[in-house]
Amino acid sequence: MTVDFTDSKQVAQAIQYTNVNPDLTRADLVRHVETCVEYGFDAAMIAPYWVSLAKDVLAGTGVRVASTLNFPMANDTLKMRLAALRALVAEGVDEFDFPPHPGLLIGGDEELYARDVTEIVSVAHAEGVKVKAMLEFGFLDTDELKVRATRIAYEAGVDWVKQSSGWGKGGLAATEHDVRLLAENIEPPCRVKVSGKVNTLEKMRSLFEAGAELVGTSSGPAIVDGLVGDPDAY
Ligand SMILES: O=C[C@H](O)COP(=O)(O)O
Repeated sequence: MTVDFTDSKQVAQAIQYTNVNPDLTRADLVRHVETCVEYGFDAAMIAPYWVSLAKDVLAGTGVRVASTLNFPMANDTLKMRLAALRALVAEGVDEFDFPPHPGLLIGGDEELYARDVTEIVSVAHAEGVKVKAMLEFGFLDTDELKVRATRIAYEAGVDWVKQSSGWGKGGLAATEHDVRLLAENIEPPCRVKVSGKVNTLEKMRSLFEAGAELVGTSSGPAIVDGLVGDPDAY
């Protein structure tokens, strides 16, 4: 998707407005999803706990509900993750972001790494739900590892690759380099989502020029309003 950055509606459509903080209250959650409707964001990205409530509040608005699986760490077993995925689907989620296990890739257990991603994609797609792989580049020391993570996720059929959740080790701020690396190692229909301290329209634009087509950010309204979001929001 090419975004016209002078058109605030198009900018909003490329934003998944995120708040996955554990201290979010019911009132905060409702305010968050109502803000998504007000701005016309692509999705409200929220914790699994709130998916069902968000679905109710967003019914008929066209704003989708996105959530997370095994977030922010990737330490659950595959069985645990698949059970959680089915539960998330039962709550009504439209799509979710999950981290493949970086330690498997770093330690050379590439087959296990790929198997987990493939299984998760296959169950999600059978349920009609889109999948984004958060590759947590902060844990991967070399571009070679980052490329392998990207290629494996792409070959497993994920809908989106993303360089970081914005929470993992060292992966807090999105860079054009990492976005370009993702974009160069996938083909449509797989696309690039970016996350991590994307808190101004200018930052978003430069990351989209590098190849991103969607952003997960806690600064959605600030970006659209032309303000500077809080760099320490999380
Ligand atoms: O979308 C994922 C992150 O939690 C975004 O947080 P941030 O925009 O405050 O870096």
